[in-house]
Amino acid sequence: MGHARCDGTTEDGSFGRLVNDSSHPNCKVQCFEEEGLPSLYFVALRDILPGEEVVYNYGAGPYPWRKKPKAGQESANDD
Ligand SMILES: C[S@@+](CC[C@H](N)C(=O)[O-])C[C@H]1O[C@@H](n2cnc3c(N)ncnc32)[C@H](O)[C@@H]1O
Repeated sequence: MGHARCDGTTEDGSFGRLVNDSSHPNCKVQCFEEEGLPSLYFVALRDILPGEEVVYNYGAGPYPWRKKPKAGQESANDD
């Protein structure tokens, strides 16, 4: 399957749209064809512990939350 884009604006009852970005991901997104349609799945890259946040790498940014905090700022995060 080649490159595909996904419309994340339609609510489908799944939790995939709640997964945050991280440069230290514990899963990746993979596209499989299911009944002739592309379906996105989160595939674990390692064991994920109970209570641990599931995160994947959104890919090339820029994303504001990846900015390093400037000296004296505490709210920004690097992940
Ligand atoms: C697919 S949604 C992820 C779920 C979202 N956090 C929520 O509660 O609905 C993508 C949005 O989540 C936020 N987000 C994703 N990863 C983040 C991170 N590492 N730090 C802060 N915000 C993040 C951004 O606002 C982004 O536009």
